[in-house]
Amino acid sequence: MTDSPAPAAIEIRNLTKVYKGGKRALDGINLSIPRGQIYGLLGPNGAGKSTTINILAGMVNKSEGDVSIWGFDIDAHPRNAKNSIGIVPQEIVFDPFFTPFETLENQAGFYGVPKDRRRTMELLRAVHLDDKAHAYARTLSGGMKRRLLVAKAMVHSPPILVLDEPTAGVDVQLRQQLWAYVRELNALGVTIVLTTHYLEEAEELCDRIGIINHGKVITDKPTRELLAMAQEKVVQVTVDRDLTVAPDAPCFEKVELSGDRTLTITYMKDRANAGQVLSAVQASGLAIVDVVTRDPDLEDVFLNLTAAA
Ligand SMILES: Nc1ncnc2c1ncn2[C@@H]1O[C@H](COP(=O)(O)OP(=O)(O)OP(=O)(O)O)[C@@H](O)[C@H]1O
Repeated sequence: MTDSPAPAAIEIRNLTKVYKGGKRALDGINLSIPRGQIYGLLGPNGAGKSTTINILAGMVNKSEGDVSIWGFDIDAHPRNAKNSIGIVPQEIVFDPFFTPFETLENQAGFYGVPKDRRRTMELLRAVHLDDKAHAYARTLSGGMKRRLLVAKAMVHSPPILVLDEPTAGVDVQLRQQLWAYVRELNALGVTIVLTTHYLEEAEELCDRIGIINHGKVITDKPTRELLAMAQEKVVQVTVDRDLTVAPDAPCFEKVELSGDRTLTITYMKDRANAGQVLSAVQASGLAIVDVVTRDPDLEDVFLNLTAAA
């Protein structure tokens, strides 16, 4: 007997959103976000990321399409769908007169979590706010407020946590702390979806990445595959003598003199390899003293894909 596979954490089919006034923010989005992963949703400003997340959060009504959260259709089973997801919004919104402890207790009440199943102090400890449990929220720093938002999204122990640009404007140290906590949650089995403008962050953290541009999905792939899509490779070659002009060769896409003795050569990896590039340098009569290569990163992929779309 074979079990049917568990449904995706989030399944989005032909999702369309036209705002009042006619702006088509989403134009037929299809995405299947697997359970247990850290999934990155990327895209330039105005691409439609927040609209997608706000539809998942039940804060924006879709115009067309189907969305299921943890197997629950958001139209047919809105309550189960809502209970399966925790959302950390982009904007920091709190009642400034409640303490972090009260903020989490109120939220747990809102979700109907019985008193004996609440994890208020455990959550505050997890986001390093236990010593601020009874301070007014308005006395917390920006970073502390953001951590409180993460705890608030987790009060009902949802299997999916969505973070909308959680590290925008957050300093490097706090970003590291937040990601450490996100990784911990993921290790405990929570599916994480995040939007970010920091490609490095997505590259380091995410198992899979979807890129949206102009309301359409332009790619949705494992991070590894996405990185392999970058075609441009760059090699920096130091030679044995000063140069005034850079040599050229058919396998070079671009060549620049980036120092008296250093050449920065770009080649397309589907048309040439590093060996050919180095042979071409030697064939121009130069001896190679040092070679540094740089792997393409997500920035390259992102720029190539969004430029082509
Ligand atoms: N309430 C609204 N009414 C009309 N248009 C809207 C509304 N909200 C967003 N839009 C428009 O829809 C498009 C998508 O916006 P959205 O906020 O989803 O993009 P985003 O990818 O999240 O961008 P950012 O990275 O800047 O947050 C944009 O053109 C935006 O101006």
